[in-house]
Amino acid sequence: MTQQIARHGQPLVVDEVGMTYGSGESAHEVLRGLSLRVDPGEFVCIVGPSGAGKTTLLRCLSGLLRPTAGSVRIGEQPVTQPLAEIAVVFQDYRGSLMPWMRVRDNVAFPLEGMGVKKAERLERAQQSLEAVGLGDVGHKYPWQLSGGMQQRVAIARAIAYRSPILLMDEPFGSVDAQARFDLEDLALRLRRELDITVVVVTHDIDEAVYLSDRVVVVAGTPTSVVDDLTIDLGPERDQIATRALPRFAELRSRVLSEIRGERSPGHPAPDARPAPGTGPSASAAGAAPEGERRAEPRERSESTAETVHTSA
Ligand SMILES: Nc1ncnc2c1ncn2[C@@H]1O[C@H](COP(=O)(O)OP(=O)(O)OP(=O)(O)O)[C@@H](O)[C@H]1O
Repeated sequence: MTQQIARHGQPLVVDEVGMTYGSGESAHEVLRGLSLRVDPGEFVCIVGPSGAGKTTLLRCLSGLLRPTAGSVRIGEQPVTQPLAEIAVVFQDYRGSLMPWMRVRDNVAFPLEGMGVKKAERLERAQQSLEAVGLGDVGHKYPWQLSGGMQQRVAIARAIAYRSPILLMDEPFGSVDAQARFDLEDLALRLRRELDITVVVVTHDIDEAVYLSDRVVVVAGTPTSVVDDLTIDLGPERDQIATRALPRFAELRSRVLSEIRGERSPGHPAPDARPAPGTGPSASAAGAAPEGERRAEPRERSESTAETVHTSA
């Protein structure tokens, strides 16, 4: 790894965020009173039922969407538009890579808009591709690569910004199981080697527990934080050994039952860590009424991973 990123040193703070799409009779309140904090260098996954508003939240975190209530900040700096401090990776690499551009140019191109000179753009692109294990494919086109490799290119493009915060929305959902495991381990390695803060939105509970220092569970109607759970599995993770730990099973069961509404947010488990700003009112807002947002756990076809799908 040749690239090193200075840690930003400021937390990402989500303070009582609310988001309502539309207005009047067609208003749809998706998020209400949602608060959380991600400290520099943390790896945090946000999990919740399908349709709960995870992508909406991530778009608010990235500055792509202005919340209708509350605020998002890096330290004291409001995030009201996309910032150089925050890079984003979306799920659909097919839609985000430009097929007519070589891989190297796909990674380098966005840096042009940041005023980075050509020689440095190409150097950063090569470094970033090396960081994701694709140092020798810069001359190829995206469509000449596998799905997993294309998503690595999307990650390389994000880290080429050298942003201290990396946000990823269901980043590994479009690839097969083996590629997914490899990408998960890549994300862990990048966090460690680049010393960045990583926030991943996923509906895959096993993935969240495997990757995270903390799992933030969001649920309810409207959606809020129902748990902020420290993942005490140690800094080193291994796809086989970590997932076989009894503690791993305990943590995934807890998250699953919270998403399914089986654990009342008003009665958290003893080791629950309340999110900043999530007082009793926020918890009440996050309570999933019986029968609502009831998730249907679905087996990941190639593994025993628990995924959650439900209609909003
Ligand atoms: N631009 C928009 N305008 C109106 N409603 C929207 C818009 N974007 C999302 N929604 C609605 O907000 C709700 C939350 O959507 P969102 O995509 O954020 O959820 P999600 O948890 O990411 O879902 P999934 O897990 O299925 O990807 C849904 O009911 C969706 O229809």
